[in-house]
Amino acid sequence: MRRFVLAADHGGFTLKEAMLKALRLRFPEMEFVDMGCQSLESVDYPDYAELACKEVLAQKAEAAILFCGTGIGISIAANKIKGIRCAHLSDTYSAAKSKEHNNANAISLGGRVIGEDLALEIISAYIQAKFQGERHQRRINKISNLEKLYLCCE
Ligand SMILES: O=C(CO)[C@H](O)[C@H](O)[C@H](O)COP(=O)(O)O
Repeated sequence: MRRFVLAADHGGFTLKEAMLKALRLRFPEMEFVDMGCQSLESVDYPDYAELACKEVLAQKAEAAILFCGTGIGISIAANKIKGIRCAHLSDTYSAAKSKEHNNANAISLGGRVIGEDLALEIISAYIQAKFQGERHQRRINKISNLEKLYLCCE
């Protein structure tokens, strides 16, 4: 079964809740797991980026679907985690390409920016797209090299 994890800070909480419901209805054959947060109380988006992305790195989930106020902060945080390629999305074309070309294993959306209907279409476009490999794999290999050169510590 395909399994996705959803996580948000307070700025993305309402959209995350709506997407959990809508995705479970639209894709009953897939699993959507809620990694928090659980209220509108102020929290810090890097904590939720880490929680969700760890599931992806451990291969317990295919991808992380992340939300904060703009989608930017949680995307920046996710992209600091070695092995995560997070696409900050606001349209369906880019959503499909983020999988087809970049093989993104995380996506982020802005809960204070995007309405529920568009968010559902963006996430659906991402979920339904397939990585195209070939020249795109070569470029992803180069991203991995950049991680080794610049993201890795010591
Ligand atoms: O990090 C962000 C911006 O890139 C997110 O939108 C956060 O949700 C936002 O910064 C939280 O702001 P708040 O004033 O603490 O609600």
